[in-house]
Amino acid sequence: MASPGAPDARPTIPVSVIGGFLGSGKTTLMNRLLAESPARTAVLVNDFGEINVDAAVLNSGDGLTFELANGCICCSMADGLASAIARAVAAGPARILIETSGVGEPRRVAEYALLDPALHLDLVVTLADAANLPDQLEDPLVGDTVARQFDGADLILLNRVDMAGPQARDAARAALRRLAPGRPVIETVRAEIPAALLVRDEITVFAAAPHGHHHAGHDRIFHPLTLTDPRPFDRAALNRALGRLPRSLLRLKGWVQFTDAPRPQLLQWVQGQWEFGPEAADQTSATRLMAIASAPGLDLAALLRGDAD
Ligand SMILES: Nc1nc2c(ncn2[C@@H]2O[C@H](COP(=O)(O)OP(=O)(O)OP(=O)(O)O)[C@@H](O)[C@H]2O)c(=O)[nH]1
Repeated sequence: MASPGAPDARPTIPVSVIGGFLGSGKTTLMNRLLAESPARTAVLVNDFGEINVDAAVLNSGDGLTFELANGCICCSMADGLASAIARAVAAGPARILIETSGVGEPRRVAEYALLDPALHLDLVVTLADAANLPDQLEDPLVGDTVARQFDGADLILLNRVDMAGPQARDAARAALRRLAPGRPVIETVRAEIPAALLVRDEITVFAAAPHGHHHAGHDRIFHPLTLTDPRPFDRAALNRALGRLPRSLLRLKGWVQFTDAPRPQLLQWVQGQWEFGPEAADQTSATRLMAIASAPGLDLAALLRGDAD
């Protein structure tokens, strides 16, 4: 029983940070955790671009989603993170999940988050795309950013293993052994993992020192693009265009208005593989897409319209 006048020793709120490169499955994991967790979970999401697709795709349900749009929370959005955390804490959640942008450094985000004395760190989880990790690491532009995302991760999910052939999978496993020696790696499809495993006590946690200096200048390497267009797309023509997008396009997502559907449909494109999801919940009948490229000057409209016009 608490004695009257005892100091206020309120328990701190556990925070977990979910990171990983563009399209690796972060939002998929967040949705899995939200679906399985009975606790009141506050969710902070950060998209690198003007359209925060992830906030719309997350099924947090109870209004505890806090968006951090248009930046990278590990660098330029540090102030935005502090104020979003303060708003989340004020809502009195049982825990907080932070999804970093696909170019963010999860351990660094965790360090910023822990500046708030109301929080304690639960886990830093980094997802890797089994089909694309080796190529991403070898890419002279993005490789360094991808490698740094494993710094200080408590747990790594090697996701999208269904999309990776045996060779790619082996190469991804070898890369993770090199980048994060001794760290637990779980191989997953659609980030399917029991939520109980994502609690600190359940796994062996290795404290890894992050790299000495921060890789500044994401804004020079990653170029966000948006396309808002009221003209509907022909489905077959768009599918053809999606199949021949350049390698420098790293990620494309948002809603596409087709000629044969009343409402725009969710498009998720990750390095040459894509799928369509549910229709948009709002009434806007226009295409709204955001993309990230590792080369400047791409014309998203021209790439997607291609032979359609
Ligand atoms: N085939 C396959 N698709 C997956 C898997 N995991 C996620 N996806 C799909 O890949 C796409 C990207 O997944 P997201 O969870 O949005 O990835 P993300 O890391 O949040 O992406 P960004 O936030 O844009 O960086 C979506 O269409 C997912 O449904 C997987 O293991 N296998």
